[in-house]
Amino acid sequence: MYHLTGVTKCYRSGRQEEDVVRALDGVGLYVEDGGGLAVQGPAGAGKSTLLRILGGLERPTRGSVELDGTDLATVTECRLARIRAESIGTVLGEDELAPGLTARQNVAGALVPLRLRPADCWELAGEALAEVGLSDQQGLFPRELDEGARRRVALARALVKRPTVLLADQPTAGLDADAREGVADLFARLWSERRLSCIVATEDEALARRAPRRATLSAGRVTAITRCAGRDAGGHH
Ligand SMILES: Nc1ncnc2c1ncn2[C@@H]1O[C@H](COP(=O)(O)OP(=O)(O)OP(=O)(O)O)[C@@H](O)[C@H]1O
Repeated sequence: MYHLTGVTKCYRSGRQEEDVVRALDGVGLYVEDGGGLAVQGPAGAGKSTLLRILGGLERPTRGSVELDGTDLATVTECRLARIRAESIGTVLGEDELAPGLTARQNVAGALVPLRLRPADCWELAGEALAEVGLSDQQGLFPRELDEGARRRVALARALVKRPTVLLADQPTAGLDADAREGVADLFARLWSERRLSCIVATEDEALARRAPRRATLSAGRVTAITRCAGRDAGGHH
């Protein structure tokens, strides 16, 4: 699945050439097929940057980001766009639901780049919404859903294309306790039953605890990787 070596990402932080912030600093990481990961660390540690790089939305300044043998750091833009469309589901908070479309229309719309038959898109959207527990709300518009349900629609939109990996940035942030638990339950199911490789950046301990493995980031470096005890991690590394 993912194999990262020496991933460094620098951003310009001021006007001068030498004003740079090193958001990631030599990150090495291995995530096997079906292996889930919670990425933890304080604000500014580099979690969101790491997810954008894993998602092929940004390229590292240095290092390689292999996804199933293809280095996302160096593939052509065209190939990268295809990998993103087919294999990587993301909920990175950058794209809101379309307010004028129902939940099911929002989810079906995510399949447009894959050029499936409209009837198949509609069918798959219904299945994805069932998977996130929203079958009975699929005809509602985003404003008619509560925040927890909107987050789950966004997850359904990322899951509908059956990606090989799902990346989510702070999926429970700002939710009330019930909604947080609903989203955490969903990830627990994706991790342990579906064996989907979900990589989640989170400061939510209750969510992180349910991941098969956790990585701690601090100032752009991975400082610890731990296997979560207790839960059904199924021998995954
Ligand atoms: N596009 C950018 N331009 C300049 N600096 C950036 C950019 N994106 C991130 N940074 C900087 O890189 C560092 C890591 O940011 P990042 O958002 O990845 O951390 P984070 O762990 O996700 O934190 P948070 O939880 O606050 O989002 C921070 O110092 C941030 O200011």
